[in-house]
Amino acid sequence: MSTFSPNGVRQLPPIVNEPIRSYAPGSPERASLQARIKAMEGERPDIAVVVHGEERRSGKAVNAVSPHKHQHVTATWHHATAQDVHDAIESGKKAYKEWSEWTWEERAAVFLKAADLLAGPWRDTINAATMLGQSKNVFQSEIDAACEMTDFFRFNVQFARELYSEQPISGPGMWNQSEYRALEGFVYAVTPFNFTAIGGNLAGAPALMGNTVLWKPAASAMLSAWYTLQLLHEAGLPKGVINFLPGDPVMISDIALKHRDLAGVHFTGSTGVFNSMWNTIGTNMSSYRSYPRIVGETGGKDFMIAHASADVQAFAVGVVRGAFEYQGQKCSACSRIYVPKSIWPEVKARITAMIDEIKVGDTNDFSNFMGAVIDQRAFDRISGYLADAKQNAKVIAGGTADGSTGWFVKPTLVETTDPKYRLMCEEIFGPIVTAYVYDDAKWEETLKLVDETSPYALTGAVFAQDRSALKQAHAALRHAAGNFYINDKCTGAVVGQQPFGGARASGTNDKAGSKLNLLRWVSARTVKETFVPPRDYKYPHMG
Ligand SMILES: NC(=O)c1ccc[n+]([C@@H]2O[C@H](COP(=O)([O-])OP(=O)(O)OC[C@H]3O[C@@H](n4cnc5c(N)ncnc54)[C@H](O)[C@@H]3O)[C@@H](O)[C@H]2O)c1
Ligand SMILES: N[C@@H](CCC=O)C(=O)O
Repeated sequence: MSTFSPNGVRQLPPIVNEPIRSYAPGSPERASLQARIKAMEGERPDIAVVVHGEERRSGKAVNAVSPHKHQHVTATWHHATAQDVHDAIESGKKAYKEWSEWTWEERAAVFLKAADLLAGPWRDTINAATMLGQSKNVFQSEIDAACEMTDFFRFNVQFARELYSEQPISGPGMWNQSEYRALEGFVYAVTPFNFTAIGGNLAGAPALMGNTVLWKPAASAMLSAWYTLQLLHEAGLPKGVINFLPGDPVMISDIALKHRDLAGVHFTGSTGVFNSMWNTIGTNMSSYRSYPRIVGETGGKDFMIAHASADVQAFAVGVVRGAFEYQGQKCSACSRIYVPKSIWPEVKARITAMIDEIKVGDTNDFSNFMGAVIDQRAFDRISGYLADAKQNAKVIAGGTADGSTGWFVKPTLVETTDPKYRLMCEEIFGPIVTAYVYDDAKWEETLKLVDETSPYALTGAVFAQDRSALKQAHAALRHAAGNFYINDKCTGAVVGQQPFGGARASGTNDKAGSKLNLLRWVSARTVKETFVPPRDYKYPHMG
């Protein structure tokens, strides 16, 4: 039961975006992080399944490695058993009784504390885990693991407060109230490898709203997920609120998705996996206690289009950052570009010059712009696209890959004359961007092409100085992207500033880091109290 007085609506401490540290040569934060990376390189945590606070090690263990140095083992982790999954569901049920009845301020305090721990004493650890385990360079790790996760924890508290304060009007003689209850049952959070912050948010957001969560982390982000869980426990998250289930996604999902108490799915990952989860839920529809809330943010084939009036240098820089940062492994990564003939030679020359300069390598070397792609499977898939481009299109720059010490792929620019070429349509999730050059006079036709080329609708950008061209793009691409950028790259959404998510095959567009997302994790109860109830059944018209 509540330990705080339920009286009064509390003000929150100021909620602002966590400032990004520079890690410039000579800075204290750089020295501190480098020391932590060095120490963690010598550690090898034995990552457990965690059920009701109890660490369980099945013995079926797998090594996690550094993508940029794949001989280097960063951790071992144990597979959950079917019994662990069943026990986790029971544990969640037990924890729910108290947790869902804590006041929102009590739950909020856990996440605000987690945010302050992450921004402070835990920052180096979570950054080092993300750099070593997911091959992010220091800046990419800082904006994700440190800042974005801190922002999710803080801003979600602010959004929850706004949501709880939304109340209906009351007529004379009555009081109407909305009570935002946690869902009945558990939420199943399945998280991707590419953003440490998404792991924390997919498990954390439903928990903040009073739910209990089964968290199935991605195999290739196990190290950062493990430390995120430790951080939340240090912040005071009670046992069983988030149970941690590394392991076989098919086995775990089979149990979780078919369970009567499945109250929701919070997923981020590929479209195919999300579709298969939705199908499983659909075929089990009659067995659930309530209709499960299904939230999934999925793939993208993100575009950048330049108008003839575009600032060429700004566009070229936007493409290079948008396409190659974190090795193109952002769902928002720029993957297809549309450039008018008149400026293509200049755009091509500038992008090529930047590609030639980009350093790819170990993330311990802070001068590298790119690390390695996540694993052998990704390396093979991306290499397949490179081979296809060499045969069926023109590789302008980059085009090579070397998996001998780390899974390194050079940033690559491809040019095609076929706007429906597969590299213009399919999500690659690697550092390849394909250009289609259009006739300057065909601006409107090209906007239509952008809209119709891929099944996804996640992010997109238009570059133009001409206002009417921007206006046309804004209208023609209304449904082509859930996050639309004007004269900016198509990546880098910030919590509280650009709520994130797309529609069509890119997901349910419930906007991570916004009130819309939190709304999915509550079930509202309306309570009407009548102060002086009628004592006669007849109405005045009856005479
Ligand atoms: N829209 C967004 O906000 C967003 C953000 C990040 C990543 N993504 C997308 O995520 C993908 C890359 O991440 P990924 O490689 O980790 O994706 P993925 O789909 O391979 O894996 C995501 C999660 O699903 C689990 N999984 C895999 N197979 C499963 C199955 N059959 N049943 C249930 N769970 C299963 C994985 O273990 C992992 O935890 C890309 O498609 C990217 O666009 C989207
Ligand atoms: N929110 C991130 C992308 C997350 C998906 O991978 C961005 O806007 O770049």
